[in-house]
Amino acid sequence: MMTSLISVRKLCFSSNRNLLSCTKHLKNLTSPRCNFTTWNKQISKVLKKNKGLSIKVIQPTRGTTTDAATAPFSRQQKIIGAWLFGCAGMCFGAVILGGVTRLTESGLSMVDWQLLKDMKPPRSQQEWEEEFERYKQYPEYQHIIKERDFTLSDFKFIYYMEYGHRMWGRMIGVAFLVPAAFFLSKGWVNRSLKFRLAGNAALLGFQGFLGWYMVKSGLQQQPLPTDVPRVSQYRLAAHLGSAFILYSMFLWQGLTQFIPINNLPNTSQMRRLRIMAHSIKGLTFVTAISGAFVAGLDAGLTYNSWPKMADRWIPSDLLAFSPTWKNFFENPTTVQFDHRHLAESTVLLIAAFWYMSRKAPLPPRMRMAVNALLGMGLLQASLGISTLLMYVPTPLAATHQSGSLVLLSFAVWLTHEFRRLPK
Ligand code: HEM
Repeated sequence: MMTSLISVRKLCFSSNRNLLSCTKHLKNLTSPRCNFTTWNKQISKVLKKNKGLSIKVIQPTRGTTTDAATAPFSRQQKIIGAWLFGCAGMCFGAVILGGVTRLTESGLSMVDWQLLKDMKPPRSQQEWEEEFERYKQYPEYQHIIKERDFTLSDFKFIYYMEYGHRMWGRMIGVAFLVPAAFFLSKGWVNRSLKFRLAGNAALLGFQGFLGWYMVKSGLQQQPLPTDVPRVSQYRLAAHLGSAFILYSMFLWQGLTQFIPINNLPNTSQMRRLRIMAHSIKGLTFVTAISGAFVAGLDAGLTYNSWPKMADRWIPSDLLAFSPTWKNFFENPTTVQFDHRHLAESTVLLIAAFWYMSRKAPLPPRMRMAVNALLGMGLLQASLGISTLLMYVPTPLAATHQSGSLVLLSFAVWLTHEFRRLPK
């Protein structure tokens, strides 16, 4: 039976930052502004003493001024935030390492996948020779490498590249799971972050699976003897896309531990800008995925001119494949055409956003995000054009790939600044 009612006003909702202030009956909750864990402990004590007590949580109306923006973040949140940023940084590293592995044609050097056994590379001369012999059975060696003067030491180089990428992936797993278990055992993680961390763990496992699923496609015999043995562009795009999502999730959750919600006016101008910011993030992601198709098909090695493709705006073989839909994923011309125009649209949208937001009352940190986004958008497009004009040199292509992640980071940051108080 309910004996009395406690009214509590929720001041802040960012995931690990539920600061609460008590408005009635709660003399026992000594501090009016305490962090989530302390508050939880205190409220449990009160509930134990007063059997049947119920609590009503009153949320503030959107857009009203609360002291949430100025409330300090707890030490625990900062530690969790630093850890999440660390995980995001490690994902970033994995993307760069994966890109360089692909660009140095090292990705198919390890011809099987075992969680623990893979961790021990060949040691003796005999083990290396056995591993090299195994590699020689697979299509990449049979159709491409065999023609070259390829020695055991060349094999060691490509093997260590792939080994490094796989070990880095495992290290992300450890760097995520061990601290997560610690924070959970300490009760530092609130309910909403618990769900998010479970999502991260699932995606991390899925990312490893996709990596092997992608490599497997490059180890199979190609249908035609003229086909170049390479991984499926669909699987490459899925592997890259899921890495970008995982990275963005870590980054978003990390930002939430440090950056308070802005108290933005609820005007139509602000709503328009918010929608545009989310569209930029979405379009950047789609452009990046289309870039993975360019990389997967080596489509950067055709039509090495800009802005026209050869001397035409619309190349003659744009829809050469049948059925038509196949062109968008399998025809190098169409795939490159799409990537160019998606990229140009992304940069135009960013420029339009920058222009439209000039007179909006944005806080200084938001203004910084907008400027950074515009600068990076222009730089990324220049990197892409240079990569194309110079026939995809490895250092430039790898920089272009990392640039896409930096651009996505600024878009994530900007949309994070537009975060609303949860209902
Ligand atoms: C918003 C701008 C852009 C973004 C976000 C972006 C993103 C990407 C990504 C993620 C890749 C895949 C890299 C990999 O997996 O190794 C890629 C590849 C590529 N992009 Fe872009 N790109 C942009 C602009 C451009 C532009 C304007 C061009 C040229 C007109 C271009 C040309 C290329 C080429 C040639 C590749 C293939 C490189 C390779 O084979 O490794 N990109 N892009």
